Amino acid sequence: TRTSRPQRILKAVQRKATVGDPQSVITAIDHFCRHREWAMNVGDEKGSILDSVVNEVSPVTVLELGTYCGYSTVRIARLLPPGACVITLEFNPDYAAIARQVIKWSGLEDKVQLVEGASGDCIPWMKEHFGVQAFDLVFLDHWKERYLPDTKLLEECGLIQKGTVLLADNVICPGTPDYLEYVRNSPRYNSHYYRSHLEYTKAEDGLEKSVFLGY
Ligand SMILES: C[C@H](C[C@H]1O[C@@H](n2cnc3c(N)ncnc32)[C@H](O)[C@@H]1O)NC(=O)c1cc(-c2ccc(F)cc2)cc(O)c1O
Ligand SMILES: [Mg+2]
Repeated sequence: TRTSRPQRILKAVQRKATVGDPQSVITAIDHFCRHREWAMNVGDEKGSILDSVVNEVSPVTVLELGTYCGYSTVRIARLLPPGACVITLEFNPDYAAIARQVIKWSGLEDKVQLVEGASGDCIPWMKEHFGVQAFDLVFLDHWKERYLPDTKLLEECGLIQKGTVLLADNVICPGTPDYLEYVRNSPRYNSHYYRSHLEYTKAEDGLEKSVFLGY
């Protein structure tokens, strides 16, 4: 096919969503992915759980790992008060280009910093480049085998402090067994599993919320 799936998702947003209306962008992507083509957005069911955790934490600085088309970036940013922001990392330049346009269409570009690069390379520069002290919320949604090494990297860089909340997508499907084992057995995390379904399907999946308790 001439266009890519992310390009078709962007087209659906431009056709169906209203500029400056984040909810209409979310609705347009969910409708497209449920009725036209499946895509790996967190989706509406797990997205509602994401919303409730964002509202509960009311974070000032959020880190998202794995932007894809920007669907969860928009979900998070639309709930942030003035002055709060989400830094989102995406290493695929084609996906990043689509995500920028989706975020712009939603009118939330002032609350979003999209960084093109691999998490392992960008995380060590977070403090220096973005003046981040520590993240209040981290949404893990990138390569599933990077969840654990990047969590350890965030700890080592002092970007996770007492009270920081980690929220991980796909802990069942595709699955992140080593990460789950770590956060569930570590005395420094308080973990809770939110049972749900793989986006737009009936397959089981869920989100794991882990609160860092400090050293
Ligand atoms: C990994 C992807 C999400 C994005 O993450 C970026 N990325 C990667 N590694 C890095 C990095 N190290 N740094 C920055 N960005 C990074 C990438 O380019 C994708 O755009 N997500 C998934 O693969 C994913 C897959 C499924 C899934 C489930 C059942 C199936 F049968 C098939 C697929 C569901 C989901 O909910 C996902 O989230
Ligand atoms: Mg995911």
